[in-house]
This record gives sequence, C-alpha cells and structure tokens, in this order.
Amino acid sequence: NCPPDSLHHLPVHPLWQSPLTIPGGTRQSPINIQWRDSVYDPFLKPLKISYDPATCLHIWNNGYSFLVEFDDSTDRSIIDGGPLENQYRLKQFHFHWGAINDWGSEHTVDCKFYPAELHLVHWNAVVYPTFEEAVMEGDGLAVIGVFLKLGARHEGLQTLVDALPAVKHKDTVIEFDVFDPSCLMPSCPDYWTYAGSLTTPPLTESVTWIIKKQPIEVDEDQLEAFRMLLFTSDGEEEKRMVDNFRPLQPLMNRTVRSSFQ
Ligand SMILES: Cc1c(Cl)c([N+](=O)[O-])nn1CC(=O)Nc1ccc(S(N)(=O)=O)cc1
Ligand SMILES: [Zn+2]
Repeated sequence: NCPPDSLHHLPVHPLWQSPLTIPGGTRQSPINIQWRDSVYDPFLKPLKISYDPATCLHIWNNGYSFLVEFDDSTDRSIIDGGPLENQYRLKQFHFHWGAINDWGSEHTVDCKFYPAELHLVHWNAVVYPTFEEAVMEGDGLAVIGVFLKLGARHEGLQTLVDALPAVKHKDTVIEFDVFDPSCLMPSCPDYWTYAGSLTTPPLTESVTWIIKKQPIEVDEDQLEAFRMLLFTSDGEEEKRMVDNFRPLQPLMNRTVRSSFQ
C-alpha cells in the first residue's frame, strides 16, 4: 500500500471524517493500482462504447459533484465487451477533483494522484429492471474511470465547462441536450479492471471498475472551472467544491487485471 503522504496532509472531505467504512466490506473503492501487481488477462475483450448524444438530458450540481445525466429508458447509450457479460446502459457521468493539481483523482496508479478523474456510470439493464435494483447487486453497475492530467485544453470538455457557471450552487440544474461523452475517452484502448464499490454512500459493492490506462489532457483554466463550483446552496456560506474524492481503500483479496501486456 502507499506510504503516508509526507509532503502534504491530504485533505479529508467532511463526508469522510467519520470512518465511513462498510462493515464487512471486502471490495471497496477507490484503490491504488500497483501496475506491476496487475495481471494481464488475454481473455479480456476490447471495450465497446456506443453513446447517442441525443440521450443527454441535463447537468446537475448535487452538492458533491456535478452530474451529466442521460435518458436511460432505452439501450441507446451503452457499453459492452471488456470484462462485462452483458451490455450496460449509461446513466450519468461526473468528476472528482482536488483544490490543487497535486491530487484529486480517486484511484491512484503506483500511488500517484491525478488532478481529476471522470466516472461514467452504467447499469445492467439486461438483468435488473431499475438502476435502484442494480445498485444493490454485485454485477449491477459498470463505471469507466478516466484520469485527467494537466496539459492541452480539451475542446470537447469545453462545452461542458462553459455550462458550469449555471450550476454553481448545490441543487441547481440546467438543460444540456446534446453531448457525446465518447469525446472524453482517451485514444488508447488499454484498461485495468477490478471488482469494487460506489465511492460515496451507499458505497454498495456493485461496481465492475474499468480504469483507462491513458489519461486525457485538460488545461488549468478547465480545472479551475471545476473548482469554482460550490458544495453549498445559494444563500449559504460559500464552500468551494474541491477535494471531493474518497480516501484509498484496502485491496483485500482482489486482483487487478489488465487488458494489455
Ligand atoms: C444510489 C443511487 C440510486 Cl438508487 C440512484 N437513483 O437514481 O436511483 N442514484 N443513486 C446515487 C448514485 O448513483 N450514487 C453514486 C455514487 C458513487 C458513484 S462513483 N463515484 O462512480 O462510484 C456513482 C454513483
Ligand atoms: Zn465517481
């Protein structure tokens, strides 16, 4: 596991001040991905992603992150293949980020944080009738994690960044009716995968994590746009929405598989 961080004392969001661990949790997320301990699995298939931009509905500041939500009443935006036995429907995507560029991601690679991490949340609508039920099942959800690193401006992300001032406060929503999240995928198909959980309450152990090896690049202004969002509602004392990531969880009896050698 990762040495205690000597340079900075990582911030702990109030949500995590109480030891919010699931009693008997054996597959909690996020985790550190130790590259050399991951095991290449030649039977892992390429991940197939097919999103319909017209299924995009709105952006919502839920007081912990901002979510871009999708119409998941049909199979128009789905992923398939990879480690998955069924196709899974896209419900929403959101991000986790830090107050500064030294940290912000939920997963780490060889104990290295990225400044932010994108999560695309999908559910197994082949087997379960609703998202609510899928959230409670071991094979109910599939979340694609994409690391964000500081670099060139990301043109696809900019349309989303331009809309953020309209959802500055908790519980604000704006219509966002055409967006193709495929533009946020890195070009390299390589990924790690492991059995984990939601990283915020209810922390249910229902997630097949698919973590892309290659980060996408975003620039400082785009990260700053995330940091100007607020955890707080309009009229409350302002608290900047930053450091909304859960502390690393023990790997326990799990192996991280890689789709690449
Ligand atoms: C529990 C639940 C239900 Cl049921 C519904 N619903 O609409 O029916 N919404 N939520 C909330 C939800 O999705 N949380 C969630 C938490 C962490 C993550 S993360 N970071 O990707 O692990 C993804 C999602
Ligand atoms: Zn998340």
